[in-house]
Amino acid sequence: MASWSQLEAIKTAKVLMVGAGGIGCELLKTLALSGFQDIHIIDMDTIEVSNLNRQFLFRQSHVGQSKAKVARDAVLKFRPHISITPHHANVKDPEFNVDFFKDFNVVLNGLDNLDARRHVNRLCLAAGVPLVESGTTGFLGQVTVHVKGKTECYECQPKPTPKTYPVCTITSTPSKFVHCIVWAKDLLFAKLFGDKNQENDLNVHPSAGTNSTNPTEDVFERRADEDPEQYGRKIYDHVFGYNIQVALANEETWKNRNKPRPVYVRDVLPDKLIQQNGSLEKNCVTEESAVSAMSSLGLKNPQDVWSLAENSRIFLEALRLFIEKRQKDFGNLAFDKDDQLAVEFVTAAANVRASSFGISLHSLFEAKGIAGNIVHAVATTNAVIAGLIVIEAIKVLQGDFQNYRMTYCLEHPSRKMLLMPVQPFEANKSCYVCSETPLLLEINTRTSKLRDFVEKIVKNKLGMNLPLIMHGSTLIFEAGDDLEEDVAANYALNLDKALAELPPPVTSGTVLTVEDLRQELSCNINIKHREEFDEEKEPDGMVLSGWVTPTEKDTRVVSNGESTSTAQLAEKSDEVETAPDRSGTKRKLSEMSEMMDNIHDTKPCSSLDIGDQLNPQEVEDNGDDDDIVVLDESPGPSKRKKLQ
Ligand SMILES: Nc1ncnc2c1ncn2[C@@H]1O[C@H](COP(=O)(O)OP(=O)(O)OP(=O)(O)O)[C@@H](O)[C@H]1O
Ligand SMILES: [Zn+2]
Repeated sequence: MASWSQLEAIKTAKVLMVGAGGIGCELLKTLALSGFQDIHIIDMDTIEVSNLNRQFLFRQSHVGQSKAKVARDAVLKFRPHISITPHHANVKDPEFNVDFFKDFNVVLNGLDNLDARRHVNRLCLAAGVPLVESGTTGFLGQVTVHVKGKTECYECQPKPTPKTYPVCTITSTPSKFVHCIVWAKDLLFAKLFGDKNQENDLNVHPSAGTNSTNPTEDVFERRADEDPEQYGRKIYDHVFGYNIQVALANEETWKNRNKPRPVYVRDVLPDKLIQQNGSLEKNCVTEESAVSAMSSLGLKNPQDVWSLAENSRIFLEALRLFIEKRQKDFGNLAFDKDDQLAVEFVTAAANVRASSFGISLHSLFEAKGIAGNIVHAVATTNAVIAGLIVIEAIKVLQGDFQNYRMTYCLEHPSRKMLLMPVQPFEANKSCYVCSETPLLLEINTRTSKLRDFVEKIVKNKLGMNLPLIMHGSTLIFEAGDDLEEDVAANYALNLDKALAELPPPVTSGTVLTVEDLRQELSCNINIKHREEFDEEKEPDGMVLSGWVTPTEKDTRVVSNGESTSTAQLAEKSDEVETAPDRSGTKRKLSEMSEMMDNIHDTKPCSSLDIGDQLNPQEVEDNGDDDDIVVLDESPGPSKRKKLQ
């Protein structure tokens, strides 16, 4: 039962909820039933059938409608007198600026991606509004509290990137099906259908099988008059046959490994078979969303494991359908687990590769789960997390700072505890987001282009969306749609220049200022020239450092779409306060460690992303050296302090 002062805080609060998905639906219901009266919701999505099993405010008839609006209507049915304002929009839209955020007493996140979370964190800091952050994956989840000047911000600790693999494992020596999936999705699919300008680690040897007189010809380029099926066969033979044959020539690689077997299409599919069964319904499929190689070939059950021949047929048919029906997508297609044809293509390609490497084949259903990194959501975890968000929000509204807790939902109860609350930590003094600490960037200023710096550092690492880069008083780059033509052309020229060739040159000792005005974030980056980088350990060819990261074993709690690092255990005093009931009990750090699942050492490595989400099953699979979970930044000494 809430106290009078709690009820008062609840009644007068204006709350912003970001995300109306699994957590958001639960949260909105709990907020309304707890007495909150003024709630704004931002969600950019529309309702999909796959949401209905857990996002209980939505029904079949709502499919295709705005989540924010339908969630509002559903809750108003049982709480008609409260005010709920829906915004069917991206939280990164300019209308949700610092002034917009300043209007709220607390912001509650129910998001599923790091990018949006970082953006909200920055706006909350700029607006001085407390943030209650949350995430779930399967049975795991957490709620954390971030109040400027009192606790660490969401970005005080670098977040581990999703599960990654050494490039060589993916390109040359796969040993698990997941390696084949990453190859099919991030290399082959990206090479065929994605942005041609992007770097791609697929070994592209000039092919012997192309019948080309030009040995430097790119096999992946399709000639205008080339029959789609012939093109498919050429790609098939190249990547599953010829490339494997070339790789086999290097005896050293296979000394302690099973040799792969080159697979050529003629050995798997006699010509006749393709003609008979390969393109049965060539002209039947008209609607783009209905394009499916499976239905075209009469394969119905996604849980069946296809034979090598069936996978080969799907491969060729899917490629043909892409060429004939989805030509306009070429060049900017990114893999999407909800794109049936893309999943079919990736499943088939991964299976043919798996067959070549003696790895067992998988069904489309399984392959889709791995490729999309799907961890099935658990509705009860979302409900528990939503309840905890409201509890923390009430404390924040009352300024009950001593009782703020970060709460982690464990997968297995330990000592009868499923929830582990810990005290928040104070801000990391070297956090570039909430302090003004400069960063250090080691980079080869002679070879690295401004474009690499913008993409790999400013956008990927620093999470800026619309960056502006200053060298002293000279603006060397600015992103935006509203730039004058000549200015935009000048920036485009700069992007292709090496740092040392820019006007004015960026060399060792230069300090660059990088800003994102929408996020009201600015930081200085000290540039240090370095000639060489380790390709495996420093795949970006540049190293950003400057804020301090935990060295001790880092407890990883997987969150909704991202994995979240929590170094609560890497704490100076070897004691962590927990509060299963509000009074709080003291526990030894060592005891806490035992309770936590998913504890891993972190090692840097060159990496290929497997996706947005981290799969707990895979996290637990640490018997293989190839499976390395990496932190965004290299681990350093922990300076994390518990709040006093
Ligand atoms: N930048 C953003 N702006 C607004 N809403 C966002 C943004 N990023 C994510 N969201 C919303 O956050 C919600 C997250 O919910 P959830 O994790 O349950 O994902 P989902 O898309 O509903 O389900 P699933 O991904 O499991 O199919 C989604 O409704 C999504 O639209
Ligand atoms: Zn911070």
